[in-house]
Amino acid sequence: MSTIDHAATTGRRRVAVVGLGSIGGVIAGALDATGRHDVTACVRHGIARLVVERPDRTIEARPRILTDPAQADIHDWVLLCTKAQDTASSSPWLQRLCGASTHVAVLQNGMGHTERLAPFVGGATVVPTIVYYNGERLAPDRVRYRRASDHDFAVSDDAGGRAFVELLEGTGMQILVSPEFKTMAWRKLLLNAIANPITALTLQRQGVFRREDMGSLVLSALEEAAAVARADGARLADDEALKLRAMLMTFPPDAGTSMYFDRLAGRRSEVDALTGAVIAAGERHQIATPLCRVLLTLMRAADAAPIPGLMEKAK
Ligand SMILES: NC(=O)C1=CN([C@@H]2O[C@H](COP(=O)(O)OP(=O)(O)OC[C@H]3O[C@@H](n4cnc5c(N)ncnc54)[C@H](OP(=O)(O)O)[C@@H]3O)[C@@H](O)[C@H]2O)C=CC1
Ligand SMILES: CC(C)(CO)C(=O)C(=O)O
Repeated sequence: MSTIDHAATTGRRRVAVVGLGSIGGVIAGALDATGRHDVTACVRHGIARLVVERPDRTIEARPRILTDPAQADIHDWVLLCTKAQDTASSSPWLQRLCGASTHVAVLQNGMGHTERLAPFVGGATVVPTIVYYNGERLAPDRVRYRRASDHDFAVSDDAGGRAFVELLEGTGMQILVSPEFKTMAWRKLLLNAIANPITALTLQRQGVFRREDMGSLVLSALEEAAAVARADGARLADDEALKLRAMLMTFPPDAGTSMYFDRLAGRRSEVDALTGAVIAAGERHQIATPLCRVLLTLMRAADAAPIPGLMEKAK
């Protein structure tokens, strides 16, 4: 019996997680803990085990670890969990892991997952996802999961989205299957385009949004970006910006953002794929985005001059 036949009859899948950081570590641990699948982590530096701290329990997982793409072969599922700008550098993994019947779930913020992945995955099926949970990498082999919303993921209401739901059965992850995926992706991008650079620039976790003087800045920037999203076809409510600002207030104040952690670690941030994507869409639709441009320019300048030792100071 071939691997694919075996998978079809047992539901057991060979799953490769590329990028074992905040988001990849959480999902690799959750999948491995179900015992339903064979989970492989594709990493640049080996680890002996993977610990996931959750509010309800701590998981100690032992996925198979690969450190060299040459060791990899075709898998049923690939979960790409690198930053958007690291997609191309992950291509040696993708090329080895993807065959015609592989599904590649993209666990990245931003829009345009399918177009971003197309050059690297051959005939594999790309499954865009929206990730809502908050992940924090505490050490190379340890991550923290925080629930930040009613759902951990949203996927499109199509065959790929439903296959992803089936893959994650038993993980406890809450997944919304939505016929309004584009609108949901825009809504999430609005949050990331504004909230992520503000936390990274101020070097403060999400508690910074509870400052009184932050409210009008956040609202104006969200309104600006929401106008772009609407012009691009997102079906947003008239008071979407107000709703999103209110949602930000419900996120745990001690949760960081992925961009905040990039700044602490002195890594290049994802600002071009997030805030930059709103500005680019604004240009296509001839909508001015001055506040997003301020955030983008400041973040690019911060990226260009990393400050050593920030991570240690933040501990
Ligand atoms: N953190 C969060 O709460 C959330 C993040 N997201 C999104 O999820 C995506 C992932 O973010 P996050 O997990 O926070 O990022 P992290 O920086 O924590 O993790 C990214 C991982 O990718 C790895 N990586 C980078 N390049 C390669 C490569 N060429 N080959 C193999 N591994 C590679 C890094 O490895 P190394 O350790 O070797 O550098 C790192 O482990 C982003 O798009 C982010 O916006 C979405 C929702 C919430
Ligand atoms: C919504 C938020 C801020 C949750 O962690 C996020 O997506 C990120 O950190 O990139």
